[in-house]
Amino acid sequence: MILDEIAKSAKRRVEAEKKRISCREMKVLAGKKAEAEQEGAKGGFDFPFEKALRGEDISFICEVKKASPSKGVIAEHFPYLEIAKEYEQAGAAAISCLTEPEYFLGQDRYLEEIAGRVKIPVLRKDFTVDSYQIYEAKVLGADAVLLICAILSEEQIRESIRIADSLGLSALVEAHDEQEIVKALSCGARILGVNNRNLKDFTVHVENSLELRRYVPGDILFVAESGIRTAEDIEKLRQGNVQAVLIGETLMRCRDKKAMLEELRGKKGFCG
Ligand SMILES: O=C(O)c1ccccc1NCC(=O)[C@H](O)[C@H](O)COP(=O)(O)O
Repeated sequence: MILDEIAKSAKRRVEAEKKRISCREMKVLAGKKAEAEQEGAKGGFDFPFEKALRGEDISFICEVKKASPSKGVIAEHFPYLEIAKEYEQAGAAAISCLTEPEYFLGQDRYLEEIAGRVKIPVLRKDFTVDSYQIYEAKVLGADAVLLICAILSEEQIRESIRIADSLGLSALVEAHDEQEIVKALSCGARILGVNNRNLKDFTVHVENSLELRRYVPGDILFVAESGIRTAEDIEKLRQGNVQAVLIGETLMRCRDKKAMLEELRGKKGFCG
């Protein structure tokens, strides 16, 4: 399956990165950044990503993504900083930034620059296969990391959440079915994402989130991911008690992202 290929590639990438900056060094850098933040916040972490998703209405996590395995290149022209600023100005709760280079043509520097430029929290959208990437996410300026149940053991998810917590990072734990939801919850996930994309054949069904919503308790933040295109999709998810949506392609293909977001929210808009 494509996910296994991407995970293998992520492992190779991490091993190469460790030769550039050792694991010990990365931990120290992340620890220093977390300490400075804790001091600023007078003791505890704020967990801005989680906070941002607890809005009154459904929250939007807007994705900055150049390409994907299912769609190839989505945005030839890719002014990632402008896109992130536009999302922020349009009222996005958070930004998801792809850093995976081989299949999504992402870059760590996209995340680093975006996090330095916007005030809303930023999710590092990558394929976490090693705790090194969590420390690295902190150093790059992320507020959250992605943990995919299909490529991690329970032990790895638990340990990853523990590390993220210790750094003031939130963890979006992604599941595709009921079994993975049980796994995520038993590991202590506080934010659960259901991906609507079937990674065997790349089909997307927004209903997947709605069908699986009942397996997730109300105090856990529920995020519907992938394939969300219309205001009707959003309304269904809103009625289904989904707290947040993660949207990539629909926004990336739209010239006027602000208008598209208004349209999706159910306000008037026009996608140019
Ligand atoms: O998008 C893919 O082709 C893909 C393939 C394999 C693993 C993950 C994949 N997508 C990552 C995502 O989860 C999406 O970027 C995200 O949910 C946004 O989806 P969309 O709104 O459909 O662009």
